[in-house]
Amino acid sequence: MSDSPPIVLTFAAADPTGGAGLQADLLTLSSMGCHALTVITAVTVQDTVGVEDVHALDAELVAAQARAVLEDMPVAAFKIGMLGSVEIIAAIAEIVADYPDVPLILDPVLASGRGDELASEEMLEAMLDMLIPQTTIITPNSLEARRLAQYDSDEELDLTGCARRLIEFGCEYVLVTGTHENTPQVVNVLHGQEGVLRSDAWQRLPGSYHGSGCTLASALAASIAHGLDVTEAVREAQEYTWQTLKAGFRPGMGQYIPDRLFWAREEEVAGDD
Ligand SMILES: Nc1ncnc2c1ncn2[C@@H]1O[C@H](COP(=O)(O)OP(=O)(O)OP(=O)(O)O)[C@@H](O)[C@H]1O
Ligand SMILES: Cc1ncc(CO)c(N)n1
Repeated sequence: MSDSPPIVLTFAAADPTGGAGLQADLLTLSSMGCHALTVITAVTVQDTVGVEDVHALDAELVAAQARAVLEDMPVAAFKIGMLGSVEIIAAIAEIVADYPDVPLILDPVLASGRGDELASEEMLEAMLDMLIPQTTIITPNSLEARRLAQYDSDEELDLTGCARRLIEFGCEYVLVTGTHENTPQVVNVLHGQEGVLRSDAWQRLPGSYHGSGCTLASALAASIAHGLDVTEAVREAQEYTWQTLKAGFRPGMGQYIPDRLFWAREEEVAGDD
């Protein structure tokens, strides 16, 4: 029998396209050599174009899934994606509080690629109050960073100011992604207590990708679960994500889907020669 790989528990919503949410997390974590515990928060009705409906589960059912596996297995990291309701946020906040030494990676899912709202104002406030203070690293895109940091405030902040504000709210690190900024390259910036820790520029790929944010945050959770420190994990996660996007495919009428198993297909091709 072989040793267990590092275990990551993801709280996420199901996406029937297989491109984002729980399915993205499971593929990414497995591809990066981790075992994923998958706690479902909500079921979505969506395709690669947009989200039609979201059905949040009862918070008690979400908590019961998590408690069952946490009593059975040790986890090396928590990853949180789409949450579904304020009650679910409160239930998850209570559970992760029992594991203060386990790193927590928070992907604040506020909207779909098309802009469909995936978190209400009340949920945003609950995330700020209950989850961000327990977060090791949060991975907002620039739009999410502005919405979270300027919540309930008239102040206009630049992205560095937004990251600083999120750190004031209690998380340790903030990785702001620059996909939605009007820049030739995609620039992602990691902020810590001392300021900017690293800034990485990536060739901007044509097209829009379904579940790129889920891939990045899961890859980060996997890298941290493997024992990398946060700055190295951020580099590793971006590299992996960019490769999955480069190998992405467009199976439907909307966004591309990142290929989290790009390396396996490369090996297949090499093996065919
Ligand atoms: N067109 C692109 N070219 C290069 N890198 C990209 C592109 N789109 C996304 N990325 C990379 O993917 C990662 C996650 O992207 P981003 O934060 O924009 O996701 P998101 O807006 O949360 O997406 P989603 O809602 O699909 O999960 C970042 O590392 C970013 O650099
Ligand atoms: C389930 C789910 N989680 C996250 C996102 C954000 O990409 C999505 N579209 N669907």
